[in-house]
Amino acid sequence: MRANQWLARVVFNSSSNEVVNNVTAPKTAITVDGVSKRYGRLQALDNVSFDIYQGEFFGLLGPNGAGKSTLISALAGLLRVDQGQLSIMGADVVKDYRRARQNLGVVPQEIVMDPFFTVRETLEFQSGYFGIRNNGQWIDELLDQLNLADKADTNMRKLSGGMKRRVLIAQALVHKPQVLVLDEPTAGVDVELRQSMWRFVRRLHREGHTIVLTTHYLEEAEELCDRIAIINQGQMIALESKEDLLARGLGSTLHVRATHPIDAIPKEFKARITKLEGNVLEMTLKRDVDSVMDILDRLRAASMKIDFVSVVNDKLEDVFVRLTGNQGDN
Ligand SMILES: Nc1ncnc2c1ncn2[C@@H]1O[C@H](COP(=O)(O)OP(=O)(O)OP(=O)(O)O)[C@@H](O)[C@H]1O
Repeated sequence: MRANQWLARVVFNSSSNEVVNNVTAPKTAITVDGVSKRYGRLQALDNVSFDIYQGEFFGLLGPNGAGKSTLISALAGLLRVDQGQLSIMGADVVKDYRRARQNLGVVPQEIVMDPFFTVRETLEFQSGYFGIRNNGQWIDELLDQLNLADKADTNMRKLSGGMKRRVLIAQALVHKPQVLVLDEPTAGVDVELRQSMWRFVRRLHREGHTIVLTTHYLEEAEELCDRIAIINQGQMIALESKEDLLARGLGSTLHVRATHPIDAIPKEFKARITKLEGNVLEMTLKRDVDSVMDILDRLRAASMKIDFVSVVNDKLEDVFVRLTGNQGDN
């Protein structure tokens, strides 16, 4: 069930013929409350707080070094934070570590595996870590869903990078956790593998799993996530639905090509020109404010002969760059 489906249910009370508004609070899958972490003098996380709700597909975004992996390591109980609490499905990651870990599957960024184990042995070993035995049927299903069935008896060292990533996903799911955290799962994965990986993750989401995704492929986050948090230099700078975040963009970009090199621009447009090269001009359009026709009329009135026009709406990447001030290396 999606988070927004939890928010309000209208119940008809037949005895009084009244419609009762029964507001149900969404159930949290992950709670991050006032979390701070320093590495020496570097403040990697600075008083970060947010909730992720059960059934959400949540995007955790931020430039390199923002603090995402630090937060994920803290959730997985791999590092202690200096301040604050984290819980998974109501279980504190320190005080109730076993229950918290039982509910969490993490697909790590780095591929660290024993090269001498086969794929199946790797998954059996991981199951043992959670005290699970005789789960061959589930392992077979995972291998099948992740197109690894024919590699079950292959040594890990013989797999390609993309295949190893699939094993990491299977590994994260051997104990059937409610919450799945994917830290850069598609880095270095080819298009075909990436698509089938997303088909499987989407299925897990449909079946009710909570999915948390960190990715540098912002178009993936834009396509998959319901809600998105952006961390920058250890601080949360945005936390909202994808739609609200996209609406935070300035709007769109107007591209104009003139028949001759452009020299005269109406004064009122100068501040929002993002590109002016030869006979090409680009400027930002303010959402719900600007009229393209009006702008074109004014450019023509300034003697510009317009040859070609296009308008491109802001993407998540544009909003991300504006919010983080990060050019390219996100
Ligand atoms: N063990 C460590 N010791 C010292 N500094 C660290 C350590 N781990 C991370 N850092 C620093 O903490 C900051 C946050 O790192 P973190 O790996 O959490 O960022 P990230 O958002 O996951 O980045 P990326 O997108 O590059 O994976 C970075 O400046 C990083 O160099």
